[in-house]
Amino acid sequence: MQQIPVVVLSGFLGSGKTTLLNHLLRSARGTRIGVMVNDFGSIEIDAMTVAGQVGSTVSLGNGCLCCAVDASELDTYLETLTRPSSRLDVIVIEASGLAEPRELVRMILASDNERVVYGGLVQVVDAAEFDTTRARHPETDRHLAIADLVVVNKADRVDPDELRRVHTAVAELADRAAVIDAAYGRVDPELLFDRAARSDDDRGPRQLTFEDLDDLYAVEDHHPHAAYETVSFTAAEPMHPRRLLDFLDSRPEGLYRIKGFVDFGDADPANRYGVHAVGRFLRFYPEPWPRGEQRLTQLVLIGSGTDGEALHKALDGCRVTGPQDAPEEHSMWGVLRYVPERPEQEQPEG
Ligand SMILES: Nc1nc2c(ncn2[C@@H]2O[C@H](COP(=O)(O)OP(=O)(O)OP(=O)(O)O)[C@@H](O)[C@H]2O)c(=O)[nH]1
Repeated sequence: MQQIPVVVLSGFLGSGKTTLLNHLLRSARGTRIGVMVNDFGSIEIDAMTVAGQVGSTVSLGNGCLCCAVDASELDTYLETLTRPSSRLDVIVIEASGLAEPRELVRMILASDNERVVYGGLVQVVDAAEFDTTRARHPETDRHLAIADLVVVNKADRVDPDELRRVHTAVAELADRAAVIDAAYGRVDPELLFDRAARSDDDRGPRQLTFEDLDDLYAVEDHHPHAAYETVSFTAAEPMHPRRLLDFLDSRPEGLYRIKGFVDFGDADPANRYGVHAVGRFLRFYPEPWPRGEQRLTQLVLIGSGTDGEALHKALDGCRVTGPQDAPEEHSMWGVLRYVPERPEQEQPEG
């Protein structure tokens, strides 16, 4: 069964959550995003051409769905949004400025909906108001401590030294979460979720879109994109579960995002393992190998300040080199620790 990651977006009033969400919607590029917000008012629906409205759900022209919810309705809306007919790739829930993100996260983790999988907590921080917010809302520290990705927003409002100071303070509070600076919420959507590969993405010349504009601006104002490094890794040999886990457990700071599929060979010949890591959040999703699919490990790593060559080398070292290197018994245990506890996932469908 295709599961849909549900990402929680939280942050104090005015920190820039809606701005970030609008940026994600604009740069979706074929990824169908479902968003849940507390009110539609601030979503730039006009810019997208509303394709239809049913009750409190708005279907956006770019394939995204948007609905306004309060927490008591969460399950109902998740049910609607995760219907196969919605064909969504990811759902982002914007927590209202005062909501406890922990509650929302707990509700998603506790959801009975089998199509839902928790995709991590993104916390938006206003760089210019950080100290004030902390003084007024001591719970800020707690929110940061459970975040998987922290966006230090409004980088344009502070000078570089101050930005560095806030970044460092946030990183300390955020434990192992990835911390990135941004202006106007312009973060790479890939940090939050996988972009769907759609065949109709690149069909020859087309009109300039908002996405293109975003790209143009990206070059001009050096938005955080530019500093990212992407490493692609492919291996025909199976990966050694323990060595791969060692690598993942000690992954360098700055490696924000890992995604792809892993072949563990004889350690689990039936399944391939989808990997999804955002910041310190790591999950494996076993699923039966599609019939006829070539058994490869294919990973994409996105980071900043990382050493691409070293990452490649480390992953190379995780390959099983021959029969003498066969994984020991129980070596999958480490991997299974990161598989969500859903018994139905452990059995192939049907
Ligand atoms: N200078 C500057 N302003 C920003 C940035 N990001 C957002 N803003 C502005 O900050 C204000 C609040 O942004 P929103 O995106 O509405 O913040 P929010 O967190 O959704 O706010 P609530 O819905 O009230 O919780 C708006 O006027 C934005 O235009 C930024 O990076 N720099």
